[in-house]
Amino acid sequence: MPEDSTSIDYVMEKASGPHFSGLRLDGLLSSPSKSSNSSPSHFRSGVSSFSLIPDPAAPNQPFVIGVTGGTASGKTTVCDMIIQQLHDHRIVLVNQDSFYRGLTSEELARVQEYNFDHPDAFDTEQLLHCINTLKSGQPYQIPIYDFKTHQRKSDAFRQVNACDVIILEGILVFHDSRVRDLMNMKIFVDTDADVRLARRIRRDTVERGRDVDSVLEQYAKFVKPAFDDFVLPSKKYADVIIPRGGDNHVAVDLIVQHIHTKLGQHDLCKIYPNLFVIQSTFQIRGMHTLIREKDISKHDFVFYSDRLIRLVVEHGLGHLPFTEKQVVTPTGSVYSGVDFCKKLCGRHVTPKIVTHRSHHDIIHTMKTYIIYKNPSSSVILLSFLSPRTLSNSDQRVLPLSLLSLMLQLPFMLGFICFQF
Ligand SMILES: Nc1ncnc2c1ncn2[C@@H]1O[C@H](COP(=O)(O)OP(=O)(O)O)[C@@H](O)[C@H]1O
Ligand SMILES: Nc1ccn([C@@H]2O[C@H](COP(=O)(O)O)[C@@H](O)[C@H]2O)c(=O)n1
Repeated sequence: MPEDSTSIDYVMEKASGPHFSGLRLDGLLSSPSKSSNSSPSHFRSGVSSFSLIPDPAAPNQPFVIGVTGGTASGKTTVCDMIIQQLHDHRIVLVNQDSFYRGLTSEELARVQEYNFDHPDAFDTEQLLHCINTLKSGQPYQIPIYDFKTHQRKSDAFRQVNACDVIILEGILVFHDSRVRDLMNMKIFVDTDADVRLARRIRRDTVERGRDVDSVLEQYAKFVKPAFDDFVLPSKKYADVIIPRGGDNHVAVDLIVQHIHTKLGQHDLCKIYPNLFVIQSTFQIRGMHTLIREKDISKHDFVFYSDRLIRLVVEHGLGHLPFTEKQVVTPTGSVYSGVDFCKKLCGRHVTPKIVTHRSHHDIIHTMKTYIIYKNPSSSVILLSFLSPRTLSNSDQRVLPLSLLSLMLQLPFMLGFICFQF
């Protein structure tokens, strides 16, 4: 080991190489004296218990939200509102309706006697397969159901791809415990029965090719009894009940906030409490998109990288110590604010471009700022590591390679990275 191996420059240099295997455990495990004596306990547990570290090859599991409620309660409307507000995430809406079984010619001939509100009307095995496939990060071809012909289209599907959030919506999505168990959050849309019937008459006559008499007959014979037997009893499984459906903006806002919090909780944050992940926005994703593009000019790459690192620095500064301070404004009033603790200085480790030829041809650029109270006691490390050509599934490598840096810098109190 070189003489200056404890210096910041040395560890930074060592850690800035490409880390395609996630954690670089080689050096860490062979030199326990370095990490076990001085690291906080959560660092130690991360090193000795490898199973705690997520497998970078495994895709992040999407957050699954189930939305149920009676017919025309506003389920689709609520889902649309959630999707609109979660615009900065990849979301897939799966309608249970898509998994209605197509009717046989005998069933079609006596369609007025068919109960579309009974659990047997759906192909639940196929629905389970769909959600499990999407959860594993694979695309799925969802059937397209036609309410006028009571059949699935034989030659068309809706292809849905890997996503951050799956919303599964339908009258009976809470009925089967296997489907329920796939959900991270369960929402019941609770709307007055009279309102629902009025909406259903209007919708079915306008959009689903029915007449008022047939809607009323079907409602009395099947829809209402099935609501009482299957839908209402499933309300007890809900985590959240939304009265008045889409009119309830407060409830939808609260739900969206909760989902944002859950999605922002990166797996690594649960293991490393001093890892801070910056929430993604369209603007941030836009800049990350630009710097990943193969043909971006060097000028633009440096420009957008600089803008991103500035965000990291600003975020990091928010974690440094402040003290209360009052100032007098030009109008003579007193403003109670805060003042940055003195004796902090920043250090910018020169940006470097590390190229590594692998099957992905990945280029990492790393810029690191270390901010410390004085040269002997570092407070926080802000780092920005931008992978130029990481595919979506590779992106988990990134925070893991940052982690290897954390493990090598046990004096560091905080670490900040972007959400990927
Ligand atoms: N808050 C609302 N006010 C007025 N009409 C609504 C409202 N929510 C939904 N609708 C209408 O009611 C019908 C059923 O709503 P939808 O969201 O599709 O319910 P569901 O998915 O539960 O069947 C649609 O025609 C929709 O436009
Ligand atoms: N061929 C079909 C299939 C289903 N229905 C009715 O649709 C209702 C569920 O859809 P919502 O959007 O209202 O949740 C359900 O109550 C079925 O009666 C149908 O009429 N024809």
